[in-house]
Amino acid sequence: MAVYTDITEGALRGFLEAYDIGRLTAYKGIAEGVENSNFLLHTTEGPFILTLYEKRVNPDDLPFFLGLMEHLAARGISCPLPLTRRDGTLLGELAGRPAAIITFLEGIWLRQPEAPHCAALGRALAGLHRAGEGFALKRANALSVEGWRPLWEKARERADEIAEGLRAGIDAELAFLERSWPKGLPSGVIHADLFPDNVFFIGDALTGIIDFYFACNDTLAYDVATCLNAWCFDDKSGVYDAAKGQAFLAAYQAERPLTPDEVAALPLLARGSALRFFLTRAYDWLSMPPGALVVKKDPLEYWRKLRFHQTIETAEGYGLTG
Ligand SMILES: Nc1ncnc2c1ncn2[C@@H]1O[C@H](COP(=O)(O)OP(=O)(O)OP(=O)(O)O)[C@@H](O)[C@H]1O
Ligand SMILES: N[C@@H](CCO)C(=O)O
Repeated sequence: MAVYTDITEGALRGFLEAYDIGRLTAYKGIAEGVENSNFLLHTTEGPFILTLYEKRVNPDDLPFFLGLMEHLAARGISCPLPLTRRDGTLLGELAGRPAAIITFLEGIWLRQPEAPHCAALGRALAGLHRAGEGFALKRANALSVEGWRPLWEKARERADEIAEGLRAGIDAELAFLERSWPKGLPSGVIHADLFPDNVFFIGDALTGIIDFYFACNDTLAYDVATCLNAWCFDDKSGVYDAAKGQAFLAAYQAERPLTPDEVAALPLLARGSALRFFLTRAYDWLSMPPGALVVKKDPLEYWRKLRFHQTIETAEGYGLTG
């Protein structure tokens, strides 16, 4: 679940006075998500999402995230729109946390996406990359290659508590990626956390993308690699699913063809992205107090994916041809 900060009805009603969204009729905490505290609000104007920004969000980054949603929505991307307060700002404070209200998107996220959903994702990701062009604010990716070692240092000593041999395995992988990380690939605004739980569908139609709180400026193909990891492995067997990968990559390329350099870099980017999610999961795994009301995500899932990518030499290994 993710309600780290609870709110009282009185404080919420006070907070809502800054908005023009009708009268509150009901609200409840949302169990899903691991980063921020989210509440579903019902007012006489309809449903809305209230987010209280927690530990991993730097308040200085909020204008980037909220401004990006406005920029993308204005360019036809179906994503939440932050609501403007009566004083013209997008951000307030509730229970001591920065807080914003965003529009509610219809749809559900898919526990087991299939190849047609991966194709819809590919189209949407390319559309997002295009729509991000021209967004004026900039934000570096704090969880790219320079950010991995500091994170690893916090988990390294105890890594073998997660699985024996991890410390040596990650030491070697991190050193390799630091030496070989590709530079100079096409860059722009990336989502950076486009997992199935951040993409809504109604039937087979993709209806929206949420959770822009890791978005940043980075290598566009890094987002492609993150989606290969998060969408194109079989949940049960843990094996790479080439049909899903092909569907995703072909649909992405139909909207935004990858350059030869991006194609060549894909195995490295996939290793790096797998390491990034391994590291945040390992850190959370080791630092979460016992009994915390959060479903921990398995770091080993991403270690297994990383080891798969270590065996891939060219993007043909993902089923990409031509
Ligand atoms: N705009 C929205 N419309 C409808 N539901 C939403 C919206 N934003 C968030 N939700 C609901 O809240 C849940 C958590 O939201 P979100 O993924 O933004 O949280 P998070 O804590 O930042 O999560 P994550 O762990 O994915 O980083 C979503 O799975 C969804 O159920
Ligand atoms: N999508 C992330 C969690 C949210 O940042 C993960 O699965 O590790």
